[in-house]
Amino acid sequence: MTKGNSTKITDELYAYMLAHNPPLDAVQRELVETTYARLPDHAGMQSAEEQAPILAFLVRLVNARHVVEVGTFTGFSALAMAQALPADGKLIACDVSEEWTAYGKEAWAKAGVADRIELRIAPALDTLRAMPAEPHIDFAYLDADKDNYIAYWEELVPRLRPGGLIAADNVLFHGRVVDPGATGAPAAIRAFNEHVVADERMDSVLLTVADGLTLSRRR
Ligand SMILES: C[S@@+](CC[C@H](N)C(=O)[O-])C[C@H]1O[C@@H](n2cnc3c(N)ncnc32)[C@H](O)[C@@H]1O
Repeated sequence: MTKGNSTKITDELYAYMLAHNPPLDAVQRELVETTYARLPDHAGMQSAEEQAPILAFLVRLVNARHVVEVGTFTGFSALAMAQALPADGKLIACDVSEEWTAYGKEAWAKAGVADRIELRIAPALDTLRAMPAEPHIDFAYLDADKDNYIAYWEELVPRLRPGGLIAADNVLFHGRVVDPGATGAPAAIRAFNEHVVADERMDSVLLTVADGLTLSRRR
């Protein structure tokens, strides 16, 4: 199959792209470095560097005041989104790990955005189901356990206001999404991607950003 005009991203082009995006600020950079230094076995879960300015851009694009993050880890993506919110904006950050999110709490305080972030330590499905049922969410970032992506989607979509966005990470799952014999997380992502394209409540595009990022807008 032809790739048309798509450009293969070499290491040099990747560095060029980063150099032509807004740079990470000092708190973001320190959080990335601390995560890699203190949690080397888990740091690969952190959203890619280029996703921070993309998430911030999207939060501003939709004038978000109510943001939900499903999967916070050490708080890098939450930090970028919270910094893009207005002072009275709120980000509800869902995770199950007190240990990992403690790094985030420290960084959020340093960046002066701790008052915009409400951390909910509980299975994210419980947190989402406890939220008001009416459409009120402007932007949601989906980046937790892949087996539950469809369940998270089904809780988020009815709560999104018209024009609100969901960004879903890892939709290429390190390239394993094209393996029809895949099991586990890549199989869950395959099912999620099918679910998304069939959902007539949303307009969706799958972008080859980082590990694959789907953007979906509520009709
Ligand atoms: C890929 S990491 C999130 C990375 C984060 N967005 C960032 O940019 O640093 C996935 C996170 O999902 C959390 N997680 C896994 N299962 C969960 C569940 N059932 N409910 C809430 N969080 C969960 C994990 O603890 C982990 O911190």
